[in-house]
Amino acid sequence: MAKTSLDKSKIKFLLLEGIHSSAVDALHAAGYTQVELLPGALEGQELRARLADAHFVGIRSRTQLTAEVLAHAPKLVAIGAFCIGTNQIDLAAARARGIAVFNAPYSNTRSVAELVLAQSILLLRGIPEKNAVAHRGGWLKSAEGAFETRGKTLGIVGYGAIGSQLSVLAESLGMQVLFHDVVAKLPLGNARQAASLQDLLARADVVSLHVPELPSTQWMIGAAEIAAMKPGAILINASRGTVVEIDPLAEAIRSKHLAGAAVDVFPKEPKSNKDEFVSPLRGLDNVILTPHIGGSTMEAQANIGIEVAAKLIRYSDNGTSTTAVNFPEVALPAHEGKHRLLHVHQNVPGVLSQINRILSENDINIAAQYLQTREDVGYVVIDLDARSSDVALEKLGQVPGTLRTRVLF
Ligand SMILES: NC(=O)c1ccc[n+]([C@@H]2O[C@H](COP(=O)([O-])OP(=O)(O)OC[C@H]3O[C@@H](n4cnc5c(N)ncnc54)[C@H](O)[C@@H]3O)[C@@H](O)[C@H]2O)c1
Ligand SMILES: O=C(O)CC[C@@H](O)C(=O)O
Repeated sequence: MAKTSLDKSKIKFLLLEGIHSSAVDALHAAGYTQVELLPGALEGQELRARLADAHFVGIRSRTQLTAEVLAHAPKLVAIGAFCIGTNQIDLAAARARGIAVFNAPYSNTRSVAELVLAQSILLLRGIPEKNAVAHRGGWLKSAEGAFETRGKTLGIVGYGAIGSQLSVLAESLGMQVLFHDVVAKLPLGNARQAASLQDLLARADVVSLHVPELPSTQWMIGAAEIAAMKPGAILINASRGTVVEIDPLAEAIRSKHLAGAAVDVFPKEPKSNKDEFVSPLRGLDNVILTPHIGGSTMEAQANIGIEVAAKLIRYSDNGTSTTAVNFPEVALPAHEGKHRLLHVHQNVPGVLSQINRILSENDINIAAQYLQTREDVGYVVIDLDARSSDVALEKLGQVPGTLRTRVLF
């Protein structure tokens, strides 16, 4: 059972993967002075050692926070994913340890949508190939296989934040938008829902993927789906590398069944900028290869830094867990002159009554209380008239199923 009741100056933030300095500035402004910012991802023993005394960790898409890694982070209160995807974190394992996970669901949405739109224009014109040929001293002046985006059909798979933003931008260029999602979605503008993924693949000139990494999206675009695409169509993947099978894609480009592709995410990505990028797509002129930078713009990264830091600060300062992606969501307004206690526990019957009994036996009156549960975990924020004594706190920590207690103020 982890117990935290710390002065802000003792709370350690570990920020990896070159998170934008806006996060550091926000944390400093909120009074957190122990902020370590590292440029790259960590793994193995080094990651475990760094996590040993961290209360908060910030990562992007590369650092893998598995159940095994989290087992080496006894003090960890929350994780900030300074990005949209949270597939690099074992969310259930984090929750079971009482660790809340926050992300930035919208800060890089526009950046990804803009990149996909630009790639659609370039690929429909065959520009990557013409550019590559010119760099080799050739001259490919021809209109053959070059098309305007106007009037072309864009098929968007996954009509969430990025997919729907892309839909609006693409329509403003005169594209017709068709989308496929597993959930019923409001079609924006003149977009139309396809009857099925197969229907979309058969009708789209450009297919762009915007689904999260899930067991159900793993290799959802393989040889059969690529074969089902229109001859001369274009495939764009800026979602996750496990969504598209690369070998059939490379083969479809070589055979000219597909006219081009843009791929930003790969089944295996280099661990750092110093490692070699290996892919069967290398050397194919009409394939735009980008190093997982769909959301990497100065605007997006600065906004992500501010957004996720704010969520971590809120959770650290007053226990508010709203917008957590894996954790019970609680927001209890501050009560003047009261003392706040947080209790995270396994979601089993009787925990709350035991907490309240201990408080009552120690003559501590409850001013306000808010409990939420999510799957296997319960989280209660309690405002007390008197600060919980060490004896009461010790007893609260001994309630069976307790994962973590924190006294905030
Ligand atoms: N390349 C990058 O740098 C970059 C940047 C940001 C996000 N991403 C990736 O893009 C993904 C999408 O981001 P978002 O903000 O739009 O997420 P989102 O959650 O808003 O939207 C995802 C959509 O996909 C749908 N979906 C889920 N499973 C599906 C399936 N099997 N078939 C069809 N639709 C399905 C969901 O219902 C949802 O509408 C993220 O999860 C992340 O992995 C990549
Ligand atoms: O910043 C990154 O590492 C990529 C993030 C991107 O894939 C996301 O999920 O937001």
